[in-house]
Amino acid sequence: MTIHSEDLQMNIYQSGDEAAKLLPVSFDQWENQAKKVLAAAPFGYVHGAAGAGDTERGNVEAFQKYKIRPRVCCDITERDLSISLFGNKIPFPILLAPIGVNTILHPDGELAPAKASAKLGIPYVLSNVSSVPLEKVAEAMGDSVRWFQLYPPKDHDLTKSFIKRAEASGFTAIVVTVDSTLLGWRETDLRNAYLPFLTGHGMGNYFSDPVFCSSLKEAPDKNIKAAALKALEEGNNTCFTWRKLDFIREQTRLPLLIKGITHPDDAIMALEHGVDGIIVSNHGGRQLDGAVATLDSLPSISESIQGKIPILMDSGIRRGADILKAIALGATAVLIGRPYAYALAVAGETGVQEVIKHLVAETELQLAISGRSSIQEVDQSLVIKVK
Ligand SMILES: Cc1cc2nc3c(=O)[nH]c(=O)nc-3n(C[C@H](O)[C@H](O)[C@H](O)COP(=O)(O)O)c2cc1C
Ligand SMILES: CCCCCCC(=O)C(=O)O
Repeated sequence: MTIHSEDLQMNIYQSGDEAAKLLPVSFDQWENQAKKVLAAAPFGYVHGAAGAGDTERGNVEAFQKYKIRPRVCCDITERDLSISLFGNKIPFPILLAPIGVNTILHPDGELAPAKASAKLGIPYVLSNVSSVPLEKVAEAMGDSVRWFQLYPPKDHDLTKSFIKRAEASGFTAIVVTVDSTLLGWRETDLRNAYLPFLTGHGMGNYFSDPVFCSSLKEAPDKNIKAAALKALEEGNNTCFTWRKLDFIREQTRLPLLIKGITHPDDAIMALEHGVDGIIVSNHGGRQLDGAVATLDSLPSISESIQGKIPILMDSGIRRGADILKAIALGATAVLIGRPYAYALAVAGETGVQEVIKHLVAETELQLAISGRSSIQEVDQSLVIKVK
């Protein structure tokens, strides 16, 4: 999809009295509207963070330490935001992050962001804990680029089964999330006594898996809670080590990415263990409280990887300026999390498309006004650290 940022901007300016009826423009507006349409517990599940919320706040605040230093008198008539990732040309340096349990947000569940990303031409990273099974998501996406995120199960046969199913359904990369072998201390969810998996949300891939189902005493629909507890037990893989990552590496020839890296030494370990890409992430501050912001982690990780494999980044991206700062500090692309989750709750597939279109338009205008015509021209010289 081509997004004409100035046309998009002009259409909104010219909407006159209709403007109030349009979908939100800013992240804050999407968040406020999601709060209105969702019940307190599902809203709290998305909005919440671990502990005191230090990591989540820090992710967002970190962007203020860097300021864009524009160049002027550059020809910015033509602009190009496209990047190349694992052999695919992607129109914008944006992916949809894996976000599970989408049926708590919208009845279409993961089908809505999957279709939106297919229309936009950006990769969709489907969560292991999606409510809709991966085969159905693949069917809705045609040939569009999709990656599968894995919470590495304890059971090796279940691991193999998830990977084989993803390969058979046309997913073109596997993302192993390593920051969540235990669920963080999430006070909002604890106060609401809310864990959506226990009522079957987010269980699409487990409840449809032959290996998983054969490990149960009775079919998942006979005892949803027991089956969900078993799935969570598989995910609570507290003995997951680099050796287990090797096992996953041996199971697939697809590009393998590791998600949840914030330490440069772990980035080097991941490279040595054969990953093809690193996702610098702290899970949007939902796991470890008081942790380093991902933007602050990027420079040292970029330094240690030396361009050998792509580095992607998420956590705290809310605006076009954030995207440019992340790219300036070493990211090839960013993943968007909560912004699209809120948009999904407010307006389903249309909402997801809209929030991404606005982010793209803002990024493109920011790029141009800072004196660059291509995302390839963005490097450290774009920003200065001010505090
Ligand atoms: C409601 C919710 C569910 C999530 N589920 C997953 C998941 O299933 N797998 C995963 O790797 N990350 C998951 N994440 C983390 C996101 O992939 C991403 O790292 C994070 O949302 C980025 O931070 P941001 O929300 O501040 O943009 C989830 C995040 C949220 C908000
Ligand atoms: C063991 C799987 C827990 C997944 C929790 C989903 C998620 O990533 C999040 O809520 O954050």
